[in-house]
Amino acid sequence: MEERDKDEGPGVPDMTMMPQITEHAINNNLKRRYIHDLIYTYTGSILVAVNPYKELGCYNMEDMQNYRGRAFGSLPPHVFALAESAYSSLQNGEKNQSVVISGESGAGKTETTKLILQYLCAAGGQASWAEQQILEANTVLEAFGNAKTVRNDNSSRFGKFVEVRLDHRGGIRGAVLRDFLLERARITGPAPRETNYHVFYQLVEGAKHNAELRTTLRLRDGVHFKYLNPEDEEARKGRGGEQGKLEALQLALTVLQVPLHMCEGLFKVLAAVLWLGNIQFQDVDGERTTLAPEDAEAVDAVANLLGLAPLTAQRVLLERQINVRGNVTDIPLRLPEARENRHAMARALYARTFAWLVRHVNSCSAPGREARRALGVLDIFGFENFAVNSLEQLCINYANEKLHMFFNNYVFALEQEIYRQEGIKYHQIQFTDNAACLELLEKPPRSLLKLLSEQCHMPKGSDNAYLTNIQGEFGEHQSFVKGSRRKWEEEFGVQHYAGTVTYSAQGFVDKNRDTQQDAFIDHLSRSANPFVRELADYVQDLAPPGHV
Ligand SMILES: Nc1ncnc2c1ncn2[C@@H]1O[C@H](COP(=O)(O)OP(=O)(O)OP(=O)(O)O)[C@@H](O)[C@H]1O
Repeated sequence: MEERDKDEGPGVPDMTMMPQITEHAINNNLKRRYIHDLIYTYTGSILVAVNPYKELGCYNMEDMQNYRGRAFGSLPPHVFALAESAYSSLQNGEKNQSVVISGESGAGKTETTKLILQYLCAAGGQASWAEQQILEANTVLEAFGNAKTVRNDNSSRFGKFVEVRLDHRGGIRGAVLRDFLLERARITGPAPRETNYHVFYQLVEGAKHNAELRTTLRLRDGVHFKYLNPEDEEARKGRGGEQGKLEALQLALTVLQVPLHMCEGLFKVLAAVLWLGNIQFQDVDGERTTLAPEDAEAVDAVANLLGLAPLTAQRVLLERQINVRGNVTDIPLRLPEARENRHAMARALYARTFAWLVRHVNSCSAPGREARRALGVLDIFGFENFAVNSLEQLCINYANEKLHMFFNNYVFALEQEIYRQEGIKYHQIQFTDNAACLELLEKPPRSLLKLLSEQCHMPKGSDNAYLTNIQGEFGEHQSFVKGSRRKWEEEFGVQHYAGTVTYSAQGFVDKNRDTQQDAFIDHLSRSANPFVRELADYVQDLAPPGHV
């Protein structure tokens, strides 16, 4: 089959030139090009990229220079041509530019984003400090925000919009980064065959070869820490290659001007997160919980690493504080509550560390006033449909629905409007309109996400009550899939533009609540670790995923 395809030649570089534009013809053309190692193809001004899963050797300095200053379409399709087109439009004084990168998990979005940023940095002329910072920010964000999933060994578990700012001469003056929806559930329990965030493994591996670091961070081998999914052989496969990664991360943090003592504080927080996962707890009488004898080491490590007094650490692990009109009362936690509370502490620490890093990157690569022109690159997670889909997938697919709507409006509706205004004859193009699905997901006052928020505000809110609500409310909605009656108490489906996805409602309410650790955060603000004190101030942009 492949040989026959090869004989057919490498297809056309711009699919608008094809005599017949059908799904089959498009796929066939992309396949023929792919077989010839031609992974890029245009569709008008859109670049379609097929992941080659191998080094193609077409991204070196010479390739960048080839595309520099050349008009879009004058050379074979390439991601550099797209970057050049956006860059030169900006230099010519046109409007600010955006590159939107979309595709399913593993399609190559993050690699494409990196290539675009590399091109912009090279095109900006002499390598500047700002450019180096933009590239190193990627190293840091990848360590903290990427993980191995069943689809991709280096999957980005957050979305990002990088706005590169340029001065009037086209020189890069800095960048502003916005992050979206870091996947928090992964921190305390990667799914089967998946891993936690890369940085944990890099830290454990780095500490293996650095006795001082191992002692300061109280680190052990990876197999010791439950959050690293140590018993999952499949998850471990494909890992490795961590050697030297910690040094690269430390270098990147230095380029980003994170002071050494803050770096140490940050690593201590990561180690504390790992130790939190190892605390087992023990039931006292069904109403109260205590620490198990084997928890002593973990609790001591958590207290020490977070700069808290041991008794304070124990208190926040075993009790919750409620404040009724100024009177603070300690309520003992039951065993499942204590276990969940400890996970929430770990997630809060990590999410705040991530937010701290993003804010730090922004403050140190701040573009300054004369950098008025902006070139944005959007790289968000692609549409997801796994064997089991949860709230994270619902949020990711919601973001993709919004992007799809934007794409439809921009590419089809606006183009057709231009044709109409210019009196050009054309056939009305039919495209999948996803307005109904977006209405189901977000339209106030009642939508899947609004009803979830409502459920979270109820004292006895539960996943079951949420399911009953949405089935009653949306049973007849064209984008809601009730599924088989047998499963009504467990799941629901949504008909997305890219296909129907079944969501398991288990954990929706807890995940969306992601109870804020008020007393814990209050203690952090008085920590002996200066990095931890700064984490206590991070309240912005930390709303749980389903809060819209
Ligand atoms: N242009 C390319 N050349 C060579 N390999 C590539 C290229 N693009 C992607 N890959 C390979 O595919 C892998 C997955 O790509 P990438 O991480 O960019 O996917 P993604 O679309 O960002 O996925 P996710 O949504 O899971 O983050 C990369 O780690 C790399 O091995």
